[in-house]
Amino acid sequence: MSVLEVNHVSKSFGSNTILQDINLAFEENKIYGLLGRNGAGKSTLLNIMTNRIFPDAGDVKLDSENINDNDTKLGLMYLMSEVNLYSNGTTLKQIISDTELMYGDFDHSFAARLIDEFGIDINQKFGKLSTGYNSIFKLILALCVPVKFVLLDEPVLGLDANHRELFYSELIQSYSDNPRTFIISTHLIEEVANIISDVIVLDQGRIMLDQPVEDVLAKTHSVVGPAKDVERYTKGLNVIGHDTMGTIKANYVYGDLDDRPLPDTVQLSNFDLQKLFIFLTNKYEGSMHSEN
Ligand SMILES: Nc1ncnc2c1ncn2[C@@H]1O[C@H](COP(=O)(O)OP(=O)(O)OP(=O)(O)O)[C@@H](O)[C@H]1O
Repeated sequence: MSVLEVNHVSKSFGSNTILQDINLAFEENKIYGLLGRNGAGKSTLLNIMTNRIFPDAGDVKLDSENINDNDTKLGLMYLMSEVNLYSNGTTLKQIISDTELMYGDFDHSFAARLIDEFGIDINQKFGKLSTGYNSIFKLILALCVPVKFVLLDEPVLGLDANHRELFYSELIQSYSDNPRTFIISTHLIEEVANIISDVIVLDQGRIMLDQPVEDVLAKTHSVVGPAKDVERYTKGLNVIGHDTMGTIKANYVYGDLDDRPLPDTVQLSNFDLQKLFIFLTNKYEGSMHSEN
């Protein structure tokens, strides 16, 4: 089983420490969501993982081999990002041929379907693409190259709602036809919440969360009822956020509940990944702690 490992990676730009001793293991055939607030270091991490920039410390290994200048291993990974690697005057058709030369075995029939569905003219020049179509074209490349690890940095940047839906459904189809690992860095948490199997949250240079989504959601509890009862019930629990509606209060707890009795007046349910992310990365009342 292939594993892409990030071992003790640190990176600073000048005096700004962006990544501090990051350790991660990406397993085969999973879909990871890489989340973090603006400037958290997501792109920096993805660039380090694909040898586009170098860490100050630590290394990245694929199947126990360092990926640094290792063409065989790097050929098993593809990073789609905002950065344009192609010259503006090159036609899309030419870029597809060049990509095939580099990676081999490009999935032309899938590409043809995507090109048709998204309505792209591959005889046009790369530099003429709109922001959305620039992303769409790079996504088509990313979905059709024969790699084990597909890293998507803000994949739906500039895509309209219809195209985002189409992309997500093609991603799921492609994953089920040809399982491989996807690492998706995005701010559109609600849109990927049902697609990703695992969630990683990067915050202030460190990994705040790295777990299967199912396990994470099982630890989210919204406790709603009369403020006094809610306060009493959640005393000592890891309350990461709250809402108040008149005399009714909702306390949001992250972590396991103990067997304390639930008052009849209080209702328990789970809350979603986006809410969890907002609370965790907002540093609610300074009392937050993550549970890895
Ligand atoms: N080449 C560079 N030189 C100096 N600073 C950089 C460089 N690249 C990134 N940074 C800084 O590192 C920090 C992390 O940037 P990065 O792009 O990795 O974050 P991100 O999580 O992808 O952010 P966003 O969600 O806003 O795209 C930012 O403060 C950014 O300004």
